Amino acid sequence: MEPRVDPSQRIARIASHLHPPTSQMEEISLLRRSDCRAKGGAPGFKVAILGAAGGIGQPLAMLVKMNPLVSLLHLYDVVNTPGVTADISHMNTGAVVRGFLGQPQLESALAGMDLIIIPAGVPRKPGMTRDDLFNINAGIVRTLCEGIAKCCPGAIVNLISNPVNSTVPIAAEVFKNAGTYNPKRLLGVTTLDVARANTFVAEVLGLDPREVNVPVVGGHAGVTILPLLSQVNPPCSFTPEEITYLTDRIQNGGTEVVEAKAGAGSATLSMAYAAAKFADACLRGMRGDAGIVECAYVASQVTELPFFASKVRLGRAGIEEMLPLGPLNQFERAGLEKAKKELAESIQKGISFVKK
Ligand SMILES: NC(=O)C1=CN([C@@H]2O[C@H](COP(=O)(O)OP(=O)(O)OC[C@H]3O[C@@H](n4cnc5c(N)ncnc54)[C@H](O)[C@@H]3O)[C@@H](O)[C@H]2O)C=CC1
Ligand SMILES: O=C([O-])CC(=O)C(=O)O
Repeated sequence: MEPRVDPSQRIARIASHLHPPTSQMEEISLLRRSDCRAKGGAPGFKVAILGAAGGIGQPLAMLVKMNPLVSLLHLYDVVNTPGVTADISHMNTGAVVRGFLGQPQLESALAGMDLIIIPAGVPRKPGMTRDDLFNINAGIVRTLCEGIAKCCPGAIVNLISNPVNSTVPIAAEVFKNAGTYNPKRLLGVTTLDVARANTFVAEVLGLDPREVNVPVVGGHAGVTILPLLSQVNPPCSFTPEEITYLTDRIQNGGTEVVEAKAGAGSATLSMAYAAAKFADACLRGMRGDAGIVECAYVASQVTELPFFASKVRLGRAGIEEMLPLGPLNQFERAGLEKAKKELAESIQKGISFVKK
């Protein structure tokens, strides 16, 4: 017969496992990960979400908690992470979840992470451009990237905070100043532009959106979002009216959501979906899977601009190859010139912010 245990002792024992001191928590999560390896399971990656209590952060945390490649998930924000962490931690999926609240806990949130996803910052309201967010979000991204340079300089960074066309150059400058910059590991997330393009094109063609693939290049704001409708897979053709309609809708998809939400923010659910998909692609690349190709806004030699969104092949170290743009038609070549003009200014604005 089992020895009788005082119920209050049993509860105390359970509570000490639920809220162990940090070092003990570290030990528990390490034990779980080595168990997993011993059984031949997938190696677990450590992922942190910065801005995890926000409109994107919360559903993104849920989706990343469901990713079997993740063994440890750190949720950092300046508000509300205890609640979000408690909530997400009750999902019976493999990843262990830990919450971190406020600047004093930033370094603990970042230490030892493999992948950092950043949706921290303010969203648009109707009438604003993404560039109108620069003044607040530039400083947030700089501070978070300084933390990354100090605590997990080898991590891959997925940057979501707008204006992405400027925040990625800001992150690059911060990492350069810290001597940790590796352009292969810094990726601006433009997956939502591809998701929208696939959805809208599929609607026009009467296809399943999961079977459509539209490359979207350039950047992540207005005319810098350049869908290459001449390269849609499966191959297809459009009337001039369809091209005008689709290009306009893809370039203004974010504004469509901002206006529909009427002051309550911008895309959060579709963005969380897109960010989770992109993070999964990065993790599969890091695991060594072959043939992982995604569009992303990265340091680039594809055009004369220092940053540009285009197809990249992902691998163990981040970006392994930058794919060429491929043949553009006349409409796309004209779009590219417009995109480059605006992008050049946004990139310079980001660089000057850190250099000033
Ligand atoms: N790349 C893309 O395709 C997209 C980018 N975005 C951008 O993502 C950002 C976040 O959007 P939402 O989640 O809707 O905004 P939100 O306001 O709902 O959430 C942002 C979160 O960031 C947190 N935060 C603020 N300062 C912080 C700091 N210093 N450190 C850590 N966390 C901090 C806030 O407390 C909040 O919880 C916005 O800049 C938005 O424009 C949004 C949709 C698509
Ligand atoms: O439009 C916005 O402000 C948010 C965003 O980047 C998008 O939905 O593509």
